[in-house]
Amino acid sequence: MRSVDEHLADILLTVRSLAPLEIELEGALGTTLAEEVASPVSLPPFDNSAMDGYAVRAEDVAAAPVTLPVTGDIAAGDGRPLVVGPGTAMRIMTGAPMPEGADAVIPVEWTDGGTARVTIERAAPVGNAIRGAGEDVRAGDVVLPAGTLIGPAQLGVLAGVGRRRVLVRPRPRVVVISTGAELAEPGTPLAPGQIWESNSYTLVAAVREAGGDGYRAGIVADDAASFLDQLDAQLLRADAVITSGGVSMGAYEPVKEALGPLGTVRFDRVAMQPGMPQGFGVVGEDHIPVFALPGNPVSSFVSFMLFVRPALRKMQGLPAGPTPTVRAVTASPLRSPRGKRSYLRAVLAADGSVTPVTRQGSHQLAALASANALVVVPEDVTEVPEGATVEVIPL
Ligand SMILES: Nc1nc2c(c(=O)[nH]1)N[C@H]1C(S)=C(S)[C@@H](COP(=O)(O)OP(=O)(O)OC[C@H]3O[C@@H](n4cnc5c(N)ncnc54)[C@H](O)[C@@H]3O)O[C@H]1N2
Ligand code: MOO
Repeated sequence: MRSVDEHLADILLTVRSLAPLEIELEGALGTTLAEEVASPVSLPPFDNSAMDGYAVRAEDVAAAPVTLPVTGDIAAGDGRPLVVGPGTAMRIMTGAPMPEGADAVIPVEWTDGGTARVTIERAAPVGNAIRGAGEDVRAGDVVLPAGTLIGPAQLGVLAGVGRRRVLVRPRPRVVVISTGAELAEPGTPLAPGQIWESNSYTLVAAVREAGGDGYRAGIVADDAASFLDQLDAQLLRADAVITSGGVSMGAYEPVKEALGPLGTVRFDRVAMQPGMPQGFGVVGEDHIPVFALPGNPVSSFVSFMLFVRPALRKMQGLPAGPTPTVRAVTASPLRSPRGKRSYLRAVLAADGSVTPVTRQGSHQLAALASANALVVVPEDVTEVPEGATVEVIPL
């Protein structure tokens, strides 16, 4: 049997980062920057007021209370070249450019709010409530390095430095194909021997959480030819394909039967529980990665977390390695088979304790849904006492 680490290493060696692409800012959320972005101008580009109030010369209000004539208003966006002369004030709004001569802003709350004349109750130091040009960014500064994952704040700064388009690695498009003659679409009646298909919903959602765009390609019955037809049709729109089911030792294993002979997808037994039968390789002219995951619902999800998630990160140009773990302390004893790395479904509490859920079967989807973590038990450990420190993958 292969180890989990060997299988992941092989996947990460095979999978490549997606080619960079220039896109509109609107579509950039969740993509990874493929260029370094510098600001063409300083931000703020000019000295401006941080408050609604009065632009003054600080020396004129040093002996507050004082009353000064108000020579005009400056709104945000006012581009006129304005000057505050000695012994005068101008009303100014937040974001408006500072007029020449003024070196402080008095917030309106410190005044009587006058429009022709204003009485100022408090003195203020030079620079009061002024946001200096370049305080945030100086012209030419890099605001985002290549490799940054673009979230809401990063989108904001791209717009803030005037970008309309950016060079990114796109979100990977991942097609999910479920195989099994027993599978019925949820929302349709179950015939005898059938179950409702669930893996594709879990996997598409997991793809999205991992930063990709997942598509359900529906159900393929247990027949290698229709599986290959469906795969061919889907390759056009896929950066990666995930299949579930059809990879173990049964008489009807369409994924293994269809992909095995290609020679580019290998099927292995990986020393883990759940998720032992695994297939991985590339298909088609473009060498699209295919993850052939086991059909048991818990097995396919755990396999996703361990193998597909790191691969999607690599495709996005993000640092990729084993799925991160945190430490926790067991609230009850655990058991694990010798020679396999176990991923026990568990509840991780805020106090750092972790309790396995009672049902650990790889078909027990409801038990998985009641868990929020996987406790990792190493290959050589068969029993873990209560109170032991363990590694946990938060879900
Ligand atoms: N003789 C052996 N039998 C099995 C072995 C083995 O080593 N020798 N391995 C077992 C393990 S471990 C796993 S895991 C499963 C993997 O089987 P397959 O990947 O071939 O999956 P299927 O047989 O198609 O399905 C397994 C199970 O999961 C249900 N299933 C499948 N797809 C879905 C879906 N999309 N939504 C919901 N449920 C699904 C399916 O009905 C089966 O109950 O093989 C063991 N057998
Ligand atoms: O290895 Mo299987 O995934 O236990 O059910």
